[in-house]
Amino acid sequence: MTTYIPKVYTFANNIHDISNAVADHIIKLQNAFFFDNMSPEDVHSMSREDKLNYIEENKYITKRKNSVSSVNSWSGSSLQSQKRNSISAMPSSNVNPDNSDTNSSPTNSTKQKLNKVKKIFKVGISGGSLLDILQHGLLPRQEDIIWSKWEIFLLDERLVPFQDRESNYGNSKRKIFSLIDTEKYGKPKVYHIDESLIYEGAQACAENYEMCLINKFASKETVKWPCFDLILLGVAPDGHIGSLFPNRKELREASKWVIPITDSPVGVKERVSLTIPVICNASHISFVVEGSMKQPIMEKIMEMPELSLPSSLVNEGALKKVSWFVDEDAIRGVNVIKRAYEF
Ligand SMILES: O=C1O[C@H](COP(=O)(O)O)[C@@H](O)[C@H](O)[C@H]1O
Repeated sequence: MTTYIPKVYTFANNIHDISNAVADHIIKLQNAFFFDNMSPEDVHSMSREDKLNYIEENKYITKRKNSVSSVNSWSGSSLQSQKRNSISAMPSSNVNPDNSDTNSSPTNSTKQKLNKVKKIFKVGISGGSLLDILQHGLLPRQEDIIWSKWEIFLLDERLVPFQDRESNYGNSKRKIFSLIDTEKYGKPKVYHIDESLIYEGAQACAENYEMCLINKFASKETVKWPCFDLILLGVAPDGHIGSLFPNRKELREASKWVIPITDSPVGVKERVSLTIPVICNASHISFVVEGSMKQPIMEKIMEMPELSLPSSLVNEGALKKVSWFVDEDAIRGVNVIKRAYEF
């Protein structure tokens, strides 16, 4: 059994119920992020314009300069500190100025410099069936979504042109981002691998995408791991998440944020993926799993954590930060406490 009783929300076998709940969950987290000292009822009663004004007036988080992110439930190795050093050594020209402004006035007590960092809701998404859930759930709820304050990062990618049906970014664009009414609801920034690098191989794509993440997350501080506000994940029938496959050395990666995969056991061979410690360091991690094909793997994840499947490593490594949204077919006969989702 898992060491912690996971939060497992279960749904009837139809895409609408689970999609609506996933969308509601995401919007609640968005609201808690931007309107942290307001009640959900107060947020609900605000017009879209009032919400945008409020966010504009409260658009900075103040962080201590050169502080190391302390939120990390992943027990890493000394390689992590080597990584930190390499990031902190980056020239400031590599820092995206769009996402951070410096306030160099010291506090009276500490004389430490403070950074003013723009409040942006940072979300990681995988590809696959999750994209259909997000399409069904999020597009009808756009009145409640402040897209212009979101940054969305593809969690993994297959090295194919974006127009290919195997491309996670291509599919996310076709199914979600190209369908947003941007005039009315604004536009999220979506980050993905650089398509022009795919013929140079997975290593080049991974290094380039990692730099993109460092620029967006490390800002002018030194951070051990990026801290996503939310990561949304599907789980494949073999238990892989993102492009992290069971029983592979990539699961032990304890330094890099993004890794290349050159010999994927299924589908497109060359891929890139965010790593397990990056996923575990997110503030919230939500898995979305549907269909009877996924029932055997759900049984293994919930009842046999010792198999150390990629999904189990996150479920066990991030504990209270994890939620599961699962339909009846996928969870049938699995020994878990099932919860009803409250809207
Ligand atoms: O290969 C991949 O598969 C997983 C799971 O996909 P699903 O369709 O079974 O939910 C997906 O999350 C990942 O992004 C993708 O590259």
